[in-house]
Amino acid sequence: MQTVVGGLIIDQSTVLAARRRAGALAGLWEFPGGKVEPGETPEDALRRELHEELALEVEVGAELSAPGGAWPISEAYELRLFLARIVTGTPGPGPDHDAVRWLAADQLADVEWLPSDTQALPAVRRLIGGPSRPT
Ligand SMILES: Nc1nc2c([nH]c(=O)n2[C@H]2C[C@H](O)[C@@H](COP(=O)(O)OP(=O)(O)OP(=O)(O)O)O2)c(=O)[nH]1
Repeated sequence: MQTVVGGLIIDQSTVLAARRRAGALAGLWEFPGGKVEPGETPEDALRRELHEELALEVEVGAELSAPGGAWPISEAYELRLFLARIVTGTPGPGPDHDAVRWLAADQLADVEWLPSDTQALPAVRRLIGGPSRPT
């Protein structure tokens, strides 16, 4: 099973989504990242991918785990999502993405996500929407 890692980059209760520029999945939205290469930790891979794709320097934080550990993509791939805090850079279109958007909890359904990512959206919504508190 190969791991794909995606970054949850959160700013003011919004999360960054990026639209794939090319290939079979062009036009669909994802959490930017990519495949973990041999010898890398998922955290290493996420730092590398976010630098290559979005020219960001990030600090990788906690994982948003799926109920079974990782979010399934296919028989060969699984998705792991980690919080990432921008240290340097401003996300924008780049080699792999033709658009980026900051989405609030109630805007997550406004874009068409990669199928695997839709499984994670309720957890992401809870993360950025915050817990409901008694007033
Ligand atoms: N980056 C990313 N890929 C995802 C997500 N959800 C999801 O199903 N995938 C799939 C799409 C691709 O089939 C695979 C990751 O491929 P990729 O093209 O981003 O990986 P990469 O940057 O390492 O690309 P490459 O060098 O293999 O071309 O995982 C997601 O949220 N982010």
